[in-house]
Amino acid sequence: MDQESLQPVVAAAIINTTHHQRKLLAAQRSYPPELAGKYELPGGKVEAAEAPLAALEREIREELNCAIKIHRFLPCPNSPEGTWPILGGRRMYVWVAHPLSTPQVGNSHSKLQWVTLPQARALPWLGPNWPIVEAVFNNL
Ligand SMILES: Nc1nc2c([nH]c(=O)n2[C@H]2C[C@H](O)[C@@H](COP(=O)(O)OP(=O)(O)OP(=O)(O)O)O2)c(=O)[nH]1
Repeated sequence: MDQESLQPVVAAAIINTTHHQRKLLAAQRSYPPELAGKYELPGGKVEAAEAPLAALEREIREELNCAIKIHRFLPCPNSPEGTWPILGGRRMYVWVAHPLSTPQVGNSHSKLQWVTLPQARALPWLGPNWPIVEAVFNNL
């Protein structure tokens, strides 16, 4: 495994509190082909020498052209660092956040959807994501 592939991933569970029911932003990946169509939490890989939260703010600006206000860290239970196991043997830091402007579809995604828990349940998430999404709703 090379150094780049060991870089952790950061992601935001962006919650819209203006609706009567709280909704989570589910983002449909547009690439690579094997992941296209699957839903994820927006985010990406931390760059070398970059702080995780700085990486998250950069990724959200790049992918959604919006800013977020971090609400809290969502730790994975049973993980010393609180990181969630994801694809490719990587680990992912997840923060619950609120949008400061409207997220826009960019190159990384083909669709953005605000979803309730039942709506989230019906989406094809990336393989390891469902426990994370469930934890988001359980901790709202
Ligand atoms: N962003 C994100 N990535 C996830 C999630 N779940 C999951 O398994 N992954 C995996 C998919 C990818 O293999 C990896 C993140 O890669 P990425 O393609 O989003 O990273 P990046 O924006 O830095 O992209 P790139 O420049 O390397 O293409 O983590 C998730 O909820 N959000």
